[in-house]
Amino acid sequence: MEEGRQINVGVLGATGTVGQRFVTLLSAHPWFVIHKLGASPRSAGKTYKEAVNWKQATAMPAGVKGMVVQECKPEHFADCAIVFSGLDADAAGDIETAFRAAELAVFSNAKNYRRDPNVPLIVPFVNPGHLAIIPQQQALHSPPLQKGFIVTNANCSTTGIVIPLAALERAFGPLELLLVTTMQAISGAGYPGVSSLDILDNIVPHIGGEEEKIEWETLKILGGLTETEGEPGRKSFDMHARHPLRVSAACNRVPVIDGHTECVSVRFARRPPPSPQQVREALAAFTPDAKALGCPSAPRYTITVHEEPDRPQPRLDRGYQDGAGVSVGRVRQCPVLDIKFVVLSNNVSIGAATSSIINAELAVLKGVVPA
Ligand SMILES: NC(=O)C1=CN([C@@H]2O[C@H](COP(=O)(O)OP(=O)(O)OC[C@H]3O[C@@H](n4cnc5c(N)ncnc54)[C@H](OP(=O)(O)O)[C@@H]3O)[C@@H](O)[C@H]2O)C=CC1
Ligand SMILES: N[C@@H](CC(=O)OP(=O)(O)O)C(=O)O
Repeated sequence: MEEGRQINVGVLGATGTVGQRFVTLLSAHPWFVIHKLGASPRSAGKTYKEAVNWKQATAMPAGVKGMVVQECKPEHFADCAIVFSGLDADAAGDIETAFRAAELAVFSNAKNYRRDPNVPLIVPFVNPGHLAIIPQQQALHSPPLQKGFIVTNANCSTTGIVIPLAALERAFGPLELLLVTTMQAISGAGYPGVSSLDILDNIVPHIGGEEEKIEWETLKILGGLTETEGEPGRKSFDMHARHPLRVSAACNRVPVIDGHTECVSVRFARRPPPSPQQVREALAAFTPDAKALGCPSAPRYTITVHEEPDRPQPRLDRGYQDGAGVSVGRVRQCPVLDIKFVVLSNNVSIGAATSSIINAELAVLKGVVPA
């Protein structure tokens, strides 16, 4: 990336919970410049300040207040090199397809294309190598695309756990079994989300579709790309080579505003398994490619390991490094599997907007998006 170079970007769903986080982060980004904002026809034509119900703890960036919100149509975003999507899943499918077909690079938070075998599902600290499937996605499009593609990031609870899981696999080899119980923040359901009468003084032991997403996405992310026989002169990949890990997830909505807490137990394939101290050291030492390559939004510490017996806690730890890393604590022996621990991740930051932004930074640094 050339020194001082600026890249025009758009944000779809800019008025939503994730969209506002995008706007906040991108307004201070060293490379990306917010050029266009999009939302539903209800918001289109208004200034951003008029359209948005601003719910961030920091002030609305001055540069976006007067920007006119566009309908999410590719022609309004033609001069953006990258488009970030925080669209509601009901709208994201058709809109993101249209943007890709119009040769735009789309980095999406929505679930719609995560299972598409030609769309990479990327957690930036875990599997940036899956960007290699993009030429195949473009070639399979009719007509073939030169610049347009979709990259998705994962479900927020999945993102929180796959980061420490990847660190453990890198240090100790494959995992065999995973049990995870989540305590998910209200903001995960968008705004206004869960009604106060449902969530105050309460826990809701069901989040529609969430357990299936964690159980499925974890395998695609931790699984490898297999190079297959393709047309001469072009690499082909098979993304069906999913990880053999067996996963069971149990998801709960709890009265916390931001920050998903997850209790994780794992069994390693290799015997004997690592000790809790070896696990702590491996987690703290984990250095992903995004850091080594110099992604500006990668946090200094990818995984912060707490020694205190009562951490991590959402209220205390979700803001550390602007929510760009994950916190792990209570690493201990599991009498049923091998090791258990607690993970806290900020669902709107590394669980959503921050991941998309680092994915786009990786794509720029790897030359997938021209700088
Ligand atoms: N919240 C979280 O922690 C996470 C969310 N996600 C995913 O990110 C996406 C956004 O979530 P979130 O921000 O919580 O949702 P919100 O409901 O807060 O925001 C949805 C956004 O989509 C826009 N929108 C709705 N309908 C249309 C339409 N027909 N055409 C164009 N734009 C439309 C809204 O615009 P308007 O204001 O005009 O209605 C708004 O900007 C979802 O797909 C969600 O599943 C992923 C990970 C974590
Ligand atoms: N379902 C998550 C947030 C979310 O929107 O997830 P997904 O992008 O996988 O639909 C939560 O409620 O906390």
